[in-house]
Amino acid sequence: MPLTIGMIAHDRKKPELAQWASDHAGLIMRHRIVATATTGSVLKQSMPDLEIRLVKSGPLGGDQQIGAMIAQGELDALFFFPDPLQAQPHDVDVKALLRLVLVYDIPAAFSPRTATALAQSGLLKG
Ligand SMILES: O=C(CO)COP(=O)(O)O
Repeated sequence: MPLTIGMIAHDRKKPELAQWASDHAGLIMRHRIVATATTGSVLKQSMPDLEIRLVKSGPLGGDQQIGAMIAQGELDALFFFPDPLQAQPHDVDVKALLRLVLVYDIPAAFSPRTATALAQSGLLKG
């Protein structure tokens, strides 16, 4: 069964998420991907065949849109690579998204190694 998976990265982490996604293309391609706008366009560059539903860019409300999907039971997992060394103008939105991840106990990974661990958990094998 395809899952709905969120993919988001802050600017300096986008290359890491794109690399991780390409390395795990076989798993990722089985699922429905929803991404914030800029992250999604970067993913598309390395994986042109990947179908991605784009929401707004994070600073323009994309994190809140993904959060709303969580609240509505529409997101099965989240891969979010935030930048711990750079302040974000929409920090409150990022916090709100992370809070909903915890409220709804959404399987989530925030770095390449935790993403690999989550992928190896069997969750994405469908
Ligand atoms: O800012 C983001 C997450 O907080 C991501 O937004 P973009 O993918 O549009 O850069």
